Amino acid sequence: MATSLPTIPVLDLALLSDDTRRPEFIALLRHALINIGFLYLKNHSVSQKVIDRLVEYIPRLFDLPQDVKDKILMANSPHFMGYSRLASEFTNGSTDHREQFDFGTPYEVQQKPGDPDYIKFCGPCQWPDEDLIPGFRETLEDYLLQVQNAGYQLMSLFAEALQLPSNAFAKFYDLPEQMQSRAKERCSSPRRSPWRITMYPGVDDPDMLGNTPHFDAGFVTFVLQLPNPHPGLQVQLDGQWIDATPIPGTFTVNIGKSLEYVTRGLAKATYHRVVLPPAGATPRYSVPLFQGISLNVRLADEVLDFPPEILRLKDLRGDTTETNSTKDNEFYSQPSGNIIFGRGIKSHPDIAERYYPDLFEQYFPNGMPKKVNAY
Ligand SMILES: O=C(O)CCC(=O)C(=O)O
Ligand SMILES: [Fe+2]
Repeated sequence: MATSLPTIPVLDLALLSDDTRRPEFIALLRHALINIGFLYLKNHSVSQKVIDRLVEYIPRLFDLPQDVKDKILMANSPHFMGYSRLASEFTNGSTDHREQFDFGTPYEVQQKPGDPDYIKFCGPCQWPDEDLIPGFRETLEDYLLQVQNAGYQLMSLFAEALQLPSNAFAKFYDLPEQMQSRAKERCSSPRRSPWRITMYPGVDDPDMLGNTPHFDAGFVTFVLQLPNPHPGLQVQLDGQWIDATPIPGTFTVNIGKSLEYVTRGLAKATYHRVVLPPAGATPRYSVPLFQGISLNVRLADEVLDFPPEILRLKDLRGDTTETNSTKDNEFYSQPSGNIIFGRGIKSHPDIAERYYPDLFEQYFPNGMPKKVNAY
């Protein structure tokens, strides 16, 4: 039995242009998908120029005066878009020690009376004043479109790795036929790809966490990690916390619970957390993009079929770390919008209290939770 720690594989998309090496790529992708739940994506299609432009903006964004950031507070958005001050978001009931901006894809879905609450999860973003950070919005939107396209390409490769037709996941995105087609941003059915820019400051308490351990809820998350010499993102594998050290020129990609569910647990959602740099160190910055699926889709109706030899790979998985909720049919028989909207409500009780008082009472019967730290 192997005794070394599992590692997060680096998937080099350049191998796809060489037919003789494609099987090698697909085999490693299958391993990453089934056994690890995390991977680095190298030689992806997102332009390095756009990434460099974005990276340059990020410290400037957080360095904007506090009153400028407060003008676009998330607490003022029923759509959970905007700026969150340090330690104002909850994950699994604990506060996260990070400051963040949440943006989303351009939005055109019109809400109608009688729509379910989760439709309100879609809505316009709050942007900082263009004069104060010129070109930022355009750069981010450009970046987003490119990462979304890289996400569709990866989903079709996931399908191939699991011996599904390459467009098997397209229905979850309301995309026609080929996943490789351009992202249909202004789609008719509601979908939300929250896209977050985070800053994790240095602290002198080594037990304080930037992001409480959690699973992501969606299909796939693309994280752009800015280089930082200190540990940040950590992944739980074989019961141990493994550093997902930033690798320049790559995205760190991870699987969420919804993809795990529709693939009958084959794709593995992996527990992860963020630890903080030491006091006085440069903050850690990251840009996670949670690639959204249609809010109307009921995952329980859409579970995919696999050949038995593929399903068997799940049983051969060495890591028996709990991956919970793959059996949770009741949860997944709801529209996916309900699931992610519920997570939004739990993470942002202030928004719930202000805009969704009935849900606030339901989720927080004892009133506004006190800020608590996990460890
Ligand atoms: O900041 C990161 O690197 C990852 C954050 C994360 O896991 C999340 O926001 O879900
Ligand atoms: Fe996460």
